[in-house]
Amino acid sequence: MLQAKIAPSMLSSDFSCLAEEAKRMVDAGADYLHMDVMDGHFVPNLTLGAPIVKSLRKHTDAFLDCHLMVSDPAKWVEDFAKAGASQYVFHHEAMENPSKLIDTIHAAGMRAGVALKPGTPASVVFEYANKADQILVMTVEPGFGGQSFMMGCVSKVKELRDRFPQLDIQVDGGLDLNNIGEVAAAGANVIVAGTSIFSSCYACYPE
Ligand SMILES: O=C(CO)[C@H](O)[C@H](O)COP(=O)(O)O
Repeated sequence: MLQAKIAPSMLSSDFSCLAEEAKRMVDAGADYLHMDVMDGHFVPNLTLGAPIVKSLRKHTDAFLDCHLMVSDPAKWVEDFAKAGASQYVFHHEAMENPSKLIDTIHAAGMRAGVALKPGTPASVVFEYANKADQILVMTVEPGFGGQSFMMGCVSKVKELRDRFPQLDIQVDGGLDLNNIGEVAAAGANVIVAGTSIFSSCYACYPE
């Protein structure tokens, strides 16, 4: 089994002190900082963009794992590369030619990842997964933190791990101590957790 990396989702942090929140997560052992980028169109929520990543980059050397839940992911590659993003993860469902976008992301100096909504089968990435650095299997419908984990998505992790033994497979959504064992056993090696990590670190969890 591959050693799992932990990626706290900064969506669950207190945005008014993002740099301190990031430091707190890194000091607690975070491997990545997961940045949820939502455009209010691909998903029904609006969060952050490249200017926030750029500001945070001035305060941390951490691996900034940017998950683009946006309708036009090709449009923002350069901005995120300039902002200091380490990895650029876009949705298969948003692209007609995902393979080409992987090349563009690599040329911009970032790692490239491809995300799948719960309803999208793993087989859609089989053709080009070897070019990607990571496949992200969403275990909630993208758009909001704090949702319940969808156990039905775990079989996709196993399917991908069986075909691509060396690939990073990330899971995101509703992860906590009740289900992390299950996804790790299926082959996930990058675990995103928002609500569970941040709520356990606050005496009083912010809204
Ligand atoms: O991508 C996301 C939402 O679309 C978040 O990263 C994800 O939901 C993590 O938060 P939680 O652990 O609270 O589910």
